[in-house]
Amino acid sequence: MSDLPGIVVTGASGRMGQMLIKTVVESDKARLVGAVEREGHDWVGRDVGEAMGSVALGVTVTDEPLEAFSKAQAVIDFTAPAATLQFAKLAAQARAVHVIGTTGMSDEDIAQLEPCGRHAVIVRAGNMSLGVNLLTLLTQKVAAALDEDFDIEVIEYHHRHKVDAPSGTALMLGEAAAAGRGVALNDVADRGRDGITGARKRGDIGFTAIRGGDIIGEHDVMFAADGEQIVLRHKATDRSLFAKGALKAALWGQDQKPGEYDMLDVLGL
Ligand SMILES: NC(=O)C1=CN([C@@H]2O[C@H](COP(=O)(O)OP(=O)(O)OC[C@H]3O[C@@H](n4cnc5c(N)ncnc54)[C@H](O)[C@@H]3O)[C@@H](O)[C@H]2O)C=CC1
Ligand SMILES: O=C(O)C1=N[C@H](C(=O)O)C[C@H](O)C1
Repeated sequence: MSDLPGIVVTGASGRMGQMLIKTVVESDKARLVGAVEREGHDWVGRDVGEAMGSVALGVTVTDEPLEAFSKAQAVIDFTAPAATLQFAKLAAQARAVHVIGTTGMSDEDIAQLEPCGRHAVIVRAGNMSLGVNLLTLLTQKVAAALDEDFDIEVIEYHHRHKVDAPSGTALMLGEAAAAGRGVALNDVADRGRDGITGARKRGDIGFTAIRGGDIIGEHDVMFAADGEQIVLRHKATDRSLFAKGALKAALWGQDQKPGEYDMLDVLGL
């Protein structure tokens, strides 16, 4: 039995689930000890490597998360808000680090994580990449340096399968811009324009979501004034970026006290 931290991946058959399994299996710092899918999914009961169309990995996909979590040091979870809330309680019960990449969680959902963070480490971020987390700091800095003559617009581009908007990353960038301006995002966010909307309100932070094809994830933060525009951009070209960030968070979490953290904590930014 190896001493390497054991990792469970939830949403094993998903776009990110499969990328996470590959990343954990290829890592020499962790080992895959579990793969969870929802009840009734046709991967349940199968070897996860074979289900992915590759070699057997000796890990059977299960729909019993607590049993899997109790054998693990960390759970990496890129699924859906309702599932993530259930997993947070179970990870806390198992005292396993819970890395949450799931987006589309409401403020009420996020508040429900608080009691879980009293028992276990939670690392949650709408984007696990170094580039995006650095971009949040740049966005905050630029927003703080410019006044409201510069209209702030966040534009995000994703594949046709994405179910939530604005993306978790867009909201992180919006939060950073609002923090730079010293305002609360909820007071200034303009999240959907359609019809006779009236002129843009000074100080608003606008969001636009593009959905199409296989775009992995692109984000622009535009500062538009009369006569000039500044655009800060991040473009993801490979999902492994997010999986590597999530694994880094799972390993970092092993040495932390229970509580809620984000990727800025993990990356030391
Ligand atoms: N934070 C980050 O860096 C990133 C976050 N994401 C987010 O990760 C989430 C998943 O994205 P994708 O993999 O593209 O979606 P997907 O739809 O391909 O995969 C989601 C998986 O979760 C499974 N699932 C749903 N409910 C479940 C339950 N109760 N128990 C077990 N499994 C369950 C589904 O069966 C599916 O396999 C989304 O919220 C997305 O926005 C995606 C990429 C990067
Ligand atoms: O659903 C996705 O694919 C992605 N989701 C995250 C988000 O909502 O920002 C991160 C990344 O952009 C890919």
